[in-house]
Amino acid sequence: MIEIFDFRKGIDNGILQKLHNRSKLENKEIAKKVEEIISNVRERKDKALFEYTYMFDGINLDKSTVKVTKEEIKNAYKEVEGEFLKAIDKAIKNITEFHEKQKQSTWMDFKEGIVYGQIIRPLSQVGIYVPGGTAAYPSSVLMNGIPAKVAGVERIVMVSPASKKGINPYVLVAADRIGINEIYKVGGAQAVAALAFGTESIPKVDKIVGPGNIFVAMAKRALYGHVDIDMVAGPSEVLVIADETANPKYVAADLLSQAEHDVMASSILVTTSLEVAQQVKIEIERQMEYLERKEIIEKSLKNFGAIIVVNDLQEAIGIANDIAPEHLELNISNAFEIIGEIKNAGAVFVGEYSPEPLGDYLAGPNHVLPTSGTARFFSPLSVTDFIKKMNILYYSKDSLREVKEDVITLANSEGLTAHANSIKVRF
Ligand SMILES: NC(=O)c1ccc[n+]([C@@H]2O[C@H](COP(=O)([O-])OP(=O)(O)OC[C@H]3O[C@@H](n4cnc5c(N)ncnc54)[C@H](O)[C@@H]3O)[C@@H](O)[C@H]2O)c1
Ligand SMILES: N[C@H](CO)Cc1c[nH]c[nH+]1
Ligand SMILES: [Zn+2]
Repeated sequence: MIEIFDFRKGIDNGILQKLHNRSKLENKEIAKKVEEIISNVRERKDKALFEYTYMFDGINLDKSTVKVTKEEIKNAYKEVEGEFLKAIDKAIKNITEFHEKQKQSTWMDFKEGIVYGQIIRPLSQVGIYVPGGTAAYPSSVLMNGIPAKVAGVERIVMVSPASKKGINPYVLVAADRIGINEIYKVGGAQAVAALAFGTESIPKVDKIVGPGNIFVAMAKRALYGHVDIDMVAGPSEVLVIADETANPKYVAADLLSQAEHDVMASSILVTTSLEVAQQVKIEIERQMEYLERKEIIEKSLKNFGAIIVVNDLQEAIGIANDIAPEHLELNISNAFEIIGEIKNAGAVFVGEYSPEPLGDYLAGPNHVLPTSGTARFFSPLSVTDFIKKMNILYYSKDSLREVKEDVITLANSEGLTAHANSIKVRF
């Protein structure tokens, strides 16, 4: 069960260390396994991919069944409710609106005899990972797929683990709603490796994006360089900062919402109020009893959950910036006043009516966010992940003449006389 650590009596480095160690993704056993999976898929392609799929997901695939068919998508519609379609269409609208704002335009500047600028191009083919091990994530289809569509990516290759019944129907319908129709029934490190190297049935892509469990996150990190990746988006995290005005019922519910994702998820409360800390603990124990994924929650809270009591808000902000959580909730009376001090978080949720799950599904901002302390340098998934820029340059003869001596001087300073010569020969 989740424990209370009273830092007012002295900082407990043990718990901070434990939270940091989880962050470093340094589980050697898993790293070894992931490496083995990657090299096997690289060498033996489909054969290894299908063997691992059988081993981890319990399904027998071959070249003729690995890809989702039009018929399977049609059948998926029969299994989802009208309510789901309504909700998902609303989410699509909000997420699209949010991501349209991120579009970047080609720009050119014209001076006398000179043109320069940057041309924006979408990536040609990307792989999107939609998790599906212990839960189905139609919302992650939207969060991965919509920014790619907005950017104009030509070929979106989606992978997601399936069960014997195929890929979850909500996931298939979500994909169809946003026009993704190349879908493969594979998941885990083996699917990521297949996208990075290509197999007989899975196309090689230029970039792999999307969230997943520790196997997926570590595979993406290991394959960076063979292929581009968006970020390390592993097991979910939430850190709530709460003061004495926070409602313990809400805080507990939000901590539980992320703990249910994975036994490796992390839910942390940092509060200036011992009473709130104690009430939240009681609420967690009470609410947990009614939740379907109680077993996962228990493990996650025991392994990587913590309630930390601090002297003041400054200390709380310091801990949050140090942990750099995927999600940061500010359940405090003056949240907007301290926002300038928040440096590291994937996404910040302000006030008690902006709970994290609102962002998971419907509000519009992307829920594919950096985890494991990487919010120190990674950003949320966005349209920018799906574009690249090309510089463009034009000089007239007169403009080149004007700067020729400077270019020659700089080339000579590097001892690169062929570079200098490329200018000289023109005059
Ligand atoms: N950071 C984000 O933006 C974000 C968003 C959504 C979900 N998530 C996270 O995505 C994850 C989803 O996890 P999931 O497990 O439900 O689905 P998943 O698709 O990420 O992983 C399932 C796959 O993991 C592999 N696997 C499982 N056990 C294995 C083992 N012992 N050895 C080798 N491979 C193994 C299997 O191949 C399986 O297909 C959760 O951790 C959740 O917190 C993160
Ligand atoms: N909280 C997850 C990101 O860590 C995203 C998600 C999808 N569905 C529910 N939650
Ligand atoms: Zn969530």
